Amino acid sequence: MTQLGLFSEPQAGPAGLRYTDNFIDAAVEQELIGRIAALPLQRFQFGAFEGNRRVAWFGYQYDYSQQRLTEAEPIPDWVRPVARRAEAWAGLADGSVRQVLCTEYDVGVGIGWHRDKPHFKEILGLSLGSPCKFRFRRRNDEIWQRHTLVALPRSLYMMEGEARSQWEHSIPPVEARRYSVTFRTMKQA
Ligand SMILES: O=C(O)CCC(=O)C(=O)O
Ligand SMILES: [Fe+2]
Repeated sequence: MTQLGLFSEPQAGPAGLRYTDNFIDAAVEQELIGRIAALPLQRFQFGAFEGNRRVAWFGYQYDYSQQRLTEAEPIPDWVRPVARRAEAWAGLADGSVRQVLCTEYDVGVGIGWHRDKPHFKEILGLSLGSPCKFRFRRRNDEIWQRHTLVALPRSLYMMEGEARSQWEHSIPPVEARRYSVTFRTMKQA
């Protein structure tokens, strides 16, 4: 491939990625941040490794040592209204969100390249506190296709289809503390 060909690749984002700004207002954002900060957050554990982000799981938890889903505390009442609103925005049935992950990224913390576990189906994410670069990549023959979504605080994204199954995503270290609430549906009932 010529250099020109390389640089003229279309920069279209992943199919199946949706995004909206101002999904919640600033008052709801502050309330959610307060609730998450008050949780007994734990450093993310994957196998022998610990990530620097701190998390709390509800509904289901993926156990990296057992490599399977285990039941977690039920989804708290304060998350339910926003989970219902996210389902409605996504065109999903009420109650389809079965797992909620609350995450805190302190300054300098991010998340490496990954795809979410195959047990889950649609992934929705609410951003709180500060913006992040939500990066996507996919290897297409010899070249990496890349896309960056700037996820603003109070925004919601959804990954389904190729964005979910083919593209990996990551977040480089954040410049100010960020929180997120990730809503996941299940592949099987
Ligand atoms: O913080 C986010 O918005 C996404 C985090 C993420 O990709 C994950 O927990 O799988
Ligand atoms: Fe993810």
